[in-house]
Amino acid sequence: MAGSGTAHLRNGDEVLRVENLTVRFRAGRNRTVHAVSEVSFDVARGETLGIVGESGCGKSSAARAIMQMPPPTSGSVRLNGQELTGLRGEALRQTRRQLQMIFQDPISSLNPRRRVRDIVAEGPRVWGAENGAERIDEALEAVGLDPATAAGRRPHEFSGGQCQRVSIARALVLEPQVIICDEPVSALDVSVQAQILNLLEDLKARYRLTLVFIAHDLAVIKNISDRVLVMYLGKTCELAPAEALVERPAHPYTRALLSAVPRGPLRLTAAEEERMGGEPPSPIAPPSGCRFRTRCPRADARCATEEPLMRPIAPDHWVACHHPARDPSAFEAP
Ligand SMILES: Nc1ncnc2c1ncn2[C@@H]1O[C@H](COP(=O)(O)OP(=O)(O)OP(=O)(O)O)[C@@H](O)[C@H]1O
Repeated sequence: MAGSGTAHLRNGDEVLRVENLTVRFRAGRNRTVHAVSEVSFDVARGETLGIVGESGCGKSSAARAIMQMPPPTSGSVRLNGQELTGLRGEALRQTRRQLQMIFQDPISSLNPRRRVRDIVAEGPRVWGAENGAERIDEALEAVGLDPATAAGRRPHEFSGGQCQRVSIARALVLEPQVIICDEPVSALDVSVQAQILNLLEDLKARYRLTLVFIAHDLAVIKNISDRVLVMYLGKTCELAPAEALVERPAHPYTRALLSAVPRGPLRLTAAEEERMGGEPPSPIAPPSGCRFRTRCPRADARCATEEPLMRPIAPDHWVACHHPARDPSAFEAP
């Protein structure tokens, strides 16, 4: 099956470059889950790339495949030009230090039996880093926790937001280049969400971090991301600077996601709503051609037979759709 293409990849000094990432799972006899299918993107140093899509579209599978936990079924993941997919053992471990992940559920992602100091110290100990104690204090302070009172406690003594701060300190202490944040605020109260998002933005600027920020909610993604990649049923639909994506969504699926943003700029027509409601098809038997066609108000016969490739409709704005919302002829492709 043809992928969504790689024409949208830039050729610069990207820190992370993911090409044709594919993750498939066996699901019983002769059944395969097509969780991620030939997804490509790059992330420049200091950039935040948001990845958005509804539950089950393959965001976490893609994140774990980038981390090589486990490696993807196929495709390439390069960190500073180094291919990660073939690395094993010590070589992979050394490289992983540069690439850290923060998970959705902060409480269950922390070992309940260990004290915060030991949780944050685990990485530096494994990697043989020097100045362990100083680094841990610095990391805890950076995430807004007082080392004197926090370091000796265990995760259950903290709120969800504080546990997420500990997770962030655990990642930060290794001085990674890239942090993959997989739904880092979805399990938190709305009031705490904003605090964690602000913290991530501060840390990004202070330590010149590169972030991949995954969420199902475009309202969260649009404020924190420089560019946003939209995924549907394991495929890439659209990639654009956050502002352009919100103001000029081209893919019908992006329009659907935007219409769900409270007080957002876009409401679907009744016809769109009727067609796009309901559940996505199973990733065990994804539709032919464009995967969104079974819910798409614009779909025609071509969409069933020909998979749309990513193509530019404005500078830095790419869409994989045969019938994008804006008239592509108004823009001259580079
Ligand atoms: N280990 C596994 N074995 C079989 N199927 C899996 C496995 N992990 C994920 N899947 C399936 O792969 C698809 C993508 O799942 P994934 O968790 O990556 O999506 P997601 O967008 O991150 O969703 P969520 O936000 O709900 O976690 C889903 O259909 C899921 O059921």
